[in-house]
Amino acid sequence: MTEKVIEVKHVSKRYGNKTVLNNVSFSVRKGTIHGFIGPNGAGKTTTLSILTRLVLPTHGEAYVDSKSVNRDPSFNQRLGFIPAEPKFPSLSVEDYLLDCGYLRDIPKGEVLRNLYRPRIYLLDEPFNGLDPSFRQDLFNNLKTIRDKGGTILMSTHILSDLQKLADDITMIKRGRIVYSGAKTPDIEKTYEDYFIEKEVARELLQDQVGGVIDRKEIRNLLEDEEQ
Ligand SMILES: Nc1ncnc2c1ncn2[C@@H]1O[C@H](COP(=O)(O)OP(=O)(O)OP(=O)(O)O)[C@@H](O)[C@H]1O
Repeated sequence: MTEKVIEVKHVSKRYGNKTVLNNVSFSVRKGTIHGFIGPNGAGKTTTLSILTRLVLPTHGEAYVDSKSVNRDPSFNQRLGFIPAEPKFPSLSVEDYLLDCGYLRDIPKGEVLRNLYRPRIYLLDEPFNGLDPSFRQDLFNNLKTIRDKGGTILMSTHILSDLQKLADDITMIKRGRIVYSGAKTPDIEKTYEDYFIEKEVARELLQDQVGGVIDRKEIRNLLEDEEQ
C-alpha cells in the first residue's frame, strides 16, 4: 500500500461564526507532487497553515510523516515550508535559516546540516511572481525532488503547470473538498466543471423552475444550500 506522508482528517476551522474549513479530509502519497487547487478564499493557505501548526484547527487532526501535528512536536523534522508571502524576500534560504538559527542559538553547522534534509514540502503558490527562467528552474527542481522520493503538496492557480507536474490533485471550494485523487486528463476542464459550469447550470435550472430570479438571490440560495 502506498505510504501517506500527509493526512488531513476531518479538519474544520472557524473564525468566530465564519467556517473557513468544513470537515476537510485528504491525503498525499509519498513520492508524489500533489496540487491543491481552489478559488481565492477557498481555504488552501489555512489548510497549509494547519499542517505547519501556524494555525490550530477547531476540529479534526492533521498528520505529517505519520505524526500528529498537534500532539507530536517532531512532526516537522523533515518538513520544508514556503509561504506565499515570504517575510524577507531579499535573503537567500540559507541566509534566512542561518539568521533564524542565530536568534535561537542553533550552531551554524547544525542549521546547514538540516537545510537539505526535508523530504516533505508544503509550497503555497510557489510560482507567483517568478520570471520564466526562475519558473523553469523551480519546475525542474520540483521534479528532481519528486524523482528522489520527496513529496510535495503545492497550492497554485496555474493549472497548466499542474497538468505537467502533478500526480494527484485536491480541489477545495468554500472550505469543502470537492475532488481528491489522481490528476484528471484535463485539470482546467475539471476545474471548470467543479467551479464554474455546475454553478451556471444550476443557476439556469433555478431560472427555469422559478421564473426570473435575481442572480444575487440565486447565489445566496446556493450558499445556503452548501452551509
Ligand atoms: N485570521 C483570520 N480571521 C478570519 N478569517 C480568516 C483568517 N484567515 C483567513 N480567513 C478567511 O478564511 C478564508 C480562507 O482563506 P485562505 O487564505 O485559506 O484561502 P486561499 O484558498 O488560500 O485563498 P487565496 O487563493 O486567495 O490565497 C478567507 O475567507 C479568509 O478571509
